[in-house]
Amino acid sequence: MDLTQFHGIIPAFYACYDEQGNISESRTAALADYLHEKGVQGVYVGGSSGECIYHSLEERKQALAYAARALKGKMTLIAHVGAPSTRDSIELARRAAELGYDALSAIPPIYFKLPDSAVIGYWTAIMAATELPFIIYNIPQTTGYTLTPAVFRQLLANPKVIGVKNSSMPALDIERFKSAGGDRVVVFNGPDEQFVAGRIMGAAAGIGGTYAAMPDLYLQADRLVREGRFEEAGKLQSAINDIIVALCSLDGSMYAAIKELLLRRGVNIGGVRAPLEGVSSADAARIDGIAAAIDALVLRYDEA
Ligand SMILES: CC(=O)N[C@@H]([C@@H](O)[C@H](O)[C@H](O)CO)[C@@H](O)CC(=O)C(=O)O
Repeated sequence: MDLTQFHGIIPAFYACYDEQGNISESRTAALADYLHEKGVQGVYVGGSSGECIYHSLEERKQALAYAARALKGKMTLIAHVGAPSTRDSIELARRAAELGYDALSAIPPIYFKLPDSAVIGYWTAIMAATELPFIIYNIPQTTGYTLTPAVFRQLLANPKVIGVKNSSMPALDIERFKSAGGDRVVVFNGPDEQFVAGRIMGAAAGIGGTYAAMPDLYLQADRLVREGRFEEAGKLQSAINDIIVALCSLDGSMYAAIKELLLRRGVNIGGVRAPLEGVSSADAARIDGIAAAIDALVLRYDEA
């Protein structure tokens, strides 16, 4: 398999709602067009940033279908199918395969603290459900389950495993997974705040929740790393982190802020689903400032 199709900048796709808060096909298409025009390499649909945890199974299938209809054949499509039960994950996996996704991915099962054997059994059952390659999703800060290199090595016995999306904070984890998997795996950087570090430590790609807010900047950071211009890449990362910190310091949730920001770019994908909190009136002016800061950076790095 040509793993280069999974390299590069892969925004975590957001939940796109209509005015009533239902998943919207036309708004999904609007976000898809925006990202396609920006030139990102793929999208990760139905993950944390896709608010999957607040969707019914039918809504998750809708979100997968709408994104695939808008983007199939235009970029790499990864479907997140993690759910509390193996049964639901298998149903989502089969749907993603029918829709033409390029790969599946899943968090470990959440709520009960399960032993490694149960988690391995869960991921293995998803892999057995379709012919698609599989990307393990390690995000201990939200799931409570930490993927170890030893468990990763065990999972590598299954040829369907082609990578790991690593959202734990230590860049060392990225290096350890890459060291365990070598050329047969792609490690995806998860924490956007250390995209550059992750790339240098072994990630060939990034999947991130703030990429769609500033795709040009991540594409630039990726280019700088590819060209070995690490000092410049580090400076850009620092500027990106100022934006992320600002986005996370508002009254509303980060996703609400990013959706408000996208609205200022002409992309209306609605708000966020409760219990996530929407933006406050005080946030509006701050989001104007964040949008202006992103524009200034894009301009500066376009000229660089
Ligand atoms: C904990 C968390 O949500 N991590 C995000 C990051 O992209 C995160 O939004 C970003 O680093 C800002 O903190 C991703 O790793 C996961 C993600 O975007 C997704 O699955 O949708």
